Amino acid sequence: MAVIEVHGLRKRYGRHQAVDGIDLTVTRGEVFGLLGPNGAGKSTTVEILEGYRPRDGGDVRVLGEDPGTAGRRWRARIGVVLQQANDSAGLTVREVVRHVAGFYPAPRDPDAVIDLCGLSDKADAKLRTLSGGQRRRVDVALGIVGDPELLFLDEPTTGFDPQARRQFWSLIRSLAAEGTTIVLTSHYLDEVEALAGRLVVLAGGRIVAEGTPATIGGRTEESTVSWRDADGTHQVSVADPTALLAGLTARNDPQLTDLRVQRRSLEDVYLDLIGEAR
Ligand SMILES: Nc1ncnc2c1ncn2[C@@H]1O[C@H](COP(=O)(O)OP(=O)(O)OP(=O)(O)O)[C@@H](O)[C@H]1O
Repeated sequence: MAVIEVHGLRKRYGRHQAVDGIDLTVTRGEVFGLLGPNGAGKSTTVEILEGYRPRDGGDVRVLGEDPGTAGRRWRARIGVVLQQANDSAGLTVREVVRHVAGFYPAPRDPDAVIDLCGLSDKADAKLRTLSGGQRRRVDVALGIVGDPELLFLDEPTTGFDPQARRQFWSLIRSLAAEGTTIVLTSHYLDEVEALAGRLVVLAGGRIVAEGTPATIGGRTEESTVSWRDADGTHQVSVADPTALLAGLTARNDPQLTDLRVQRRSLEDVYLDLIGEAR
């Protein structure tokens, strides 16, 4: 079932066409990645889907409704983690999570959410005393406490330490396994690679590539095989490395070392894609 369906989405700010004809379909339980350089149109697109920004053109359906006209019951089915941190600095973590839970008809247990987000030790701490990464975890807690069917995460792990990022990734995976649909905007390519089942790359308000993290931009079309032997270091790019590998290992050359097969990294592919789009 399509949770998000977008056809021909357009948005202009004055003379600047920020979103220039986007088509998207996101199905239930998917983690869908949105990548693109600064100014690509990601936030504009996501804010239109969240119902926070009007569009100029195109058809948009989110959880079966038009976000431009949908009401409070629709909003309660959506969770949002925005880029900017919340500002209830004088409240404790528990107070703010409980408070926000009160806006939803069927929220998750606030203490369980605090625990899930790795904030149990800080439950009674005032927000102003938290570190940047801890504040960001509170944002995530507030985004999921309403038990949303659809969760928008805009650069969720900015400021997280590596361990907190891994904890967050497992939280996202478990939410997705429970059926929550997740739209993830991130500048961390490893994060998108680890979490997203599908992704699009936006540049200049258009989709320049679409696919899975493993195949996008022709990642699997070419591999680089490198090795070392008595003649020095070798590096060959091939479409299918199988025959070359078989040939190399059949040599039984004791001096053959450092044999490696590498696919292009998501970062290489991404930089090419946005470079071509400029
Ligand atoms: N309220 C606004 N008024 C005028 N121009 C805007 C407004 N919001 C965004 N823009 C412009 O629209 C373009 C797309 O912005 P948007 O915030 O959607 O990009 P983004 O992909 O989310 O970027 P980032 O990665 O920096 O968050 C940019 O050129 C931006 O300057």
